[in-house]
Amino acid sequence: LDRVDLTARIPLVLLACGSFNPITHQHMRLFELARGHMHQTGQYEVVGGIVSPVSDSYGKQGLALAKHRVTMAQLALRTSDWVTVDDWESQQPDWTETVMAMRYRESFICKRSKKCVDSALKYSTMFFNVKFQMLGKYHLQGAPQLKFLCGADFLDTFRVPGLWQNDHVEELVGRFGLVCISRDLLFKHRQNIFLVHEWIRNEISSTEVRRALRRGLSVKYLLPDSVIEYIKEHNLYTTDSELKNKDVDLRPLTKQALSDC
Ligand SMILES: Nc1ncnc2c1ncn2[C@@H]1O[C@H](COP(=O)(O)OP(=O)(O)OP(=O)(O)O)[C@@H](O)[C@H]1O
Ligand SMILES: O=C(O)c1ccc[n+]([C@@H]2O[C@H](COP(=O)([O-])O)[C@@H](O)[C@H]2O)c1
Repeated sequence: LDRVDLTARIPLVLLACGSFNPITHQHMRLFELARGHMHQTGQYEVVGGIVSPVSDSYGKQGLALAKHRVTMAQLALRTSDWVTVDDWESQQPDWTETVMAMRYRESFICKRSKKCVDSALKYSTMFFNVKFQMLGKYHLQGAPQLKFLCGADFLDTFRVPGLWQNDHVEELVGRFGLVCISRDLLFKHRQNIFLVHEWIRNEISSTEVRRALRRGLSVKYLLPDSVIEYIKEHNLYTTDSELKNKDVDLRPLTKQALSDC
């Protein structure tokens, strides 16, 4: 890092939306993989990472209350000095489109960056209220960019009929850009998608973690111990909790259907 000219780099914030039900080590790995990759491009300096758990009204089966999902993410990310949890999306009364969550964060960054444009340390601490890396000694140019971080399975959801609005996919991929942890991909906006090679395959899935918990199997080393303790303490994932939102349509589908009328 010392040998590269950091003044030429674009400061970057990565935002991941999802259920995080519960957060796993793999969710946290996505950020580490993405940061390493973006640094290697020589173009970007990742100054912050944000986990944005979806709101309760998303309607996904087995979705634990947002207050628990947010707390688990906070517990898990205590060990990260650059990724934090943003509960704004989770606190909205209705489900929020991902593009809206990105726009909200972007406007926040823009507003603050007008006041202070001199160092990555300030960006990190003052603009996003996120934890920061030890970047104070490096002076970066310009306001930070925001990109959407996701796993490859997330991209498959773009093809589910009625789930996403086309202009939202266009904006997310075309204007913001994706950092996608994937093995292969072909896409119209590939110049704006940073594909990060998953050099160690890790199939940890929150769904499988919940299934294991219902069966009384150990999930140690799949999640941080602090999250496992929290789940036990609040008895979060049971046969009953998995029935929550069963046969309920996802809010993006009903919302889209309404706007089509
Ligand atoms: N094992 C994994 N490998 C790569 N990316 C992942 C993995 N697990 C989750 N992700 C990514 O993490 C983000 C948040 O995931 P989210 O919590 O919404 O779903 P999930 O982990 O697939 O959970 P569930 O099993 O409950 O559907 C998404 O971008 C998803 O693609
Ligand atoms: O913005 C949209 O139109 C949209 C449509 C479907 C899903 N999403 C988001 O994608 C994420 C999917 O999470 P999950 O757990 O269902 O994989 C979650 O954050 C949703 O808000 C967003």
